[in-house]
Amino acid sequence: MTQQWSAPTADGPVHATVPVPGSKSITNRALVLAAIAAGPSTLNAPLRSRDTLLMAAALRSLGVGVEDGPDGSWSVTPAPLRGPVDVDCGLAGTVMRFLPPAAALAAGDVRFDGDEHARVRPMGTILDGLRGLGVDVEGDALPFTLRGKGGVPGGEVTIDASASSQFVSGLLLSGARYEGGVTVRHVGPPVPSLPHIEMTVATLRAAGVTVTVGENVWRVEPGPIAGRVWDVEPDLSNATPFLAAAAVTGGSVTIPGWPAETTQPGGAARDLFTRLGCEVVTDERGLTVRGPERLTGIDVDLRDESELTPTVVALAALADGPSRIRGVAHIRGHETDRIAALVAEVNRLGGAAAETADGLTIDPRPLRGGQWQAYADHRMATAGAIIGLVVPGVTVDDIASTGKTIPDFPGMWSAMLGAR
Ligand SMILES: O=C(O)C1=C[C@@H](OP(=O)(O)O)[C@@H](O)[C@H](O)C1
Ligand SMILES: C=C(OP(=O)(O)O)C(=O)O
Repeated sequence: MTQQWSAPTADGPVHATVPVPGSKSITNRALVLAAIAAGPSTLNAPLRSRDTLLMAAALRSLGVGVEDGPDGSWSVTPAPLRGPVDVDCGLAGTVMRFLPPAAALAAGDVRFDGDEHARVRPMGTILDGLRGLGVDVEGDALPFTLRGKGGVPGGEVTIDASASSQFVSGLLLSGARYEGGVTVRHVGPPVPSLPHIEMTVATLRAAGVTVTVGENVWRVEPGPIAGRVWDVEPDLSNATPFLAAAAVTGGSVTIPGWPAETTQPGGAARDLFTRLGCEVVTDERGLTVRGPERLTGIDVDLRDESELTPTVVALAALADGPSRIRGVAHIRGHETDRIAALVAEVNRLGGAAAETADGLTIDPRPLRGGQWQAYADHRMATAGAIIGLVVPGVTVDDIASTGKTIPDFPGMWSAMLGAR
């Protein structure tokens, strides 16, 4: 169901403190590890949005206990996984790539499907990887079926993970439960979103798993995964549209609880907002961005933090100088072809954006109101909201798509604007 949304225009500089919900990436890693751990786990401050609710629902249907705590926590009680089960992945890369390697441990069939847009997201690499580890898989994209035998031999696989780091993360996350563990070797153009693989390695190590990392090769030793308490950090990528509100209006926005150290690629926001001309300060209140009089353009390689591309493009479209985003060819396989979508939507509002082989260019032009299409993509929708703050008359065709990773984006956005 889509929902037309008139993006509110800011009537002055936005000044607000905006607590953001938990990290999608950390929540879904912790859920998978907790489900196949040797003992119970608790997730404190997990994200509860479409992507993580789908993961929790899928694990429950496989036999795992995932219970709501009174404080918003999740208590996870592992159990032997069993089919037959139907899993709805929605549009979540973390469900369609992280769950099959775990579900391969199940006794019985597990059938995966998802949204229309999910059916065109790249899956063949990880499904071939699973075949190479001894898993019986029918299909090469959603929908597909795993014929689970209650265990996985494991071993070594060579894959081309240039289309998504999630292929590597997915295989590593469950590898400790495979008889021979898992070794994943990457051969091909550079793997994108490397901080997300570092997050996977750090998460596994925190659960007592032995992981060794070499040049384009990762090894997970077989052994038990410890149950534990996971404290989920705020989602720093989802913080960026709110920080952008300060950047485009010359205001100041603070995100409380910004971690001093993180493997989230959103940690790069500090550097990116500085390069766009903002002042960025971290103190006991959190991370604060103060917007300048005029934003400067940016020439940047976003391969490592590619999920920030829609926010950066929204900012670049409002900047004084030209911008170029490089290193993100693979985001054509994200929730939508984000390069094509961003170029089309910026240009629809009168901008001057153009596709390149691995990203896009944006030249400064005054923008006008009009419809911004989200293509069912949460980050396309939030990019439209950013532009709408300073360009009157922007409507976003599917604001509900933000529910993928933010439970109430429109409410948070109005609260931020009301906080002046
Ligand atoms: O592992 C993860 O949690 C993610 C990895 C990245 O995927 P890609 O490597 O496909 O970019 C990122 O863009 C996505 O939002 C989340
Ligand atoms: C690429 C993204 O999501 P997914 O986890 O579905 O790949 C994203 O959130 O920007």
